[in-house]
Order: sequence, then C-alpha cells, then structure tokens
Amino acid sequence: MQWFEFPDAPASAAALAATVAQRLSAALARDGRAVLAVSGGKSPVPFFHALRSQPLDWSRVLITLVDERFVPPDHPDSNAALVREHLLQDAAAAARFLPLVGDARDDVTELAAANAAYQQPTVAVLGMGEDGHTASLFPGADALADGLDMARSLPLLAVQPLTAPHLRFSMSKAALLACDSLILSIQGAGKRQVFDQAAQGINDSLPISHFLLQTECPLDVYWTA
Ligand SMILES: O=C1O[C@H](COP(=O)(O)O)[C@@H](O)[C@H](O)[C@H]1O
Repeated sequence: MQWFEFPDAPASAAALAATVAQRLSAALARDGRAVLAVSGGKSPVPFFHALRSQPLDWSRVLITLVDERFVPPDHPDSNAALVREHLLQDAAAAARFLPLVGDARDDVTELAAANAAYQQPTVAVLGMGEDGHTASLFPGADALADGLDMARSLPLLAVQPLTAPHLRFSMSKAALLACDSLILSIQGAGKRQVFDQAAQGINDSLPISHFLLQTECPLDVYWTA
C-alpha cells in the first residue's frame, strides 16, 4: 500500500485526477482502450471536476461504477446521476458510460444484465464510509460474505445495507482486486480513525480492511485531513 497525503481536498483531487489520467493513458497505449470504475457518494465531486478536463482520448475510455444504489437514474441518490452531472462533461463527455442500474424496477433482471454487460476496470477509485464500507460492501449485510468471497465468479452482487438506504449493486472483492490498480480516496479525521483501525487486521466489521491488507492488487491511498 502506498500512502499519499495532501494539504486540502482540491490538492488531493488534482493529484488523483493526474494519476488516474496517466494510468488510463498507459492502458490506452497498451490495449487501445481503458475502463475506469468510480465510486459515488458525496466526496468524489472535486476529483470528477479535476478529471473531466484531463487531455485523454476519452472516446476510447469506458466509465463505470464501483457501486450503485437501486434507484432510477434521475433519483438524487443515484451514483450514475452524479457521474453524468460532474464527470461526463468537458473532454470526458466523449467517454462511454456503463451504468449498473436501469430503471430500477426489477433488481434480479437488472443485476443479471449488469453482470452480462460488465467490463473489467483498469483502475477503480474507491471511497470509504465511516462505518468501514467500501463500494457497497457494508458491515453486517447478509451478502457481505458473498461479496468478500474470492471464489465468487460473478463480478457484481446485490447488497441490502442495514444502516444505509437503498438496495445496492456492488463490485465484489474478487472483481475489485482483478483491476490493474486500486486507489482509495478519503478525507476527514473520522475516516482516518476508521482507516487506522482497519489497517490493524482483517475485520469483517470494517470491510475496507480486506482491501488494505491484501497483496493481489496494488493500492494507493489518497488522504487529506
Ligand atoms: O454509499 C456510498 O458511500 C461511499 C462513501 O461515500 P462518501 O461520500 O462518504 O465518500 C462511496 O464510496 C460509495 O460509492 C457510495 O455508494
């Protein structure tokens, strides 16, 4: 795990955007295409603003989500709506977007469709909640063990959080660790405390620990107070 510390959120967002753009660019040169998976929530907005004007051949980049709430695409809690409003703008408007949820009417059919359409990301940018969840791998959820099972073959699963609204679709641990690289972006003293606790040992009540304490996929942590 590599640790990067920044004086404020704009500095962290700018550095994160430059790193992600450089990794996408390397994938474009190597493979002719690149896939970026981003997190939702509230904190990624400055990063999206910094990333969307990076000079890249965005027409060969596919953007998808690490996780999504099972809500229609115009719902205020939709991660796809967040990406459309804040990331798929400026130069990045040329990127293709692969949402995880359709019209949010039938979770079984839509999860099957999302798994069928899934594209393995080159880079995934993770967030973390103060309860230690990452993607939508929530502590205490019935589906957590399945989501953390490295033998699981389907990349996406449905998770019903006990402490947060909406059924979620989430990338599994196995799918996330199959990315070329992972970046965790966090800020604030509360999240730092959770991070420090999770870094001490694998602990299912802090699912993020499964990503900090692994050797399958390189992880960079972007931290700002
Ligand atoms: O519910 C979610 O929360 C986490 C953390 O969000 P943040 O706004 O506190 O950074 C996020 O990473 C995840 O994608 C989202 O669906």
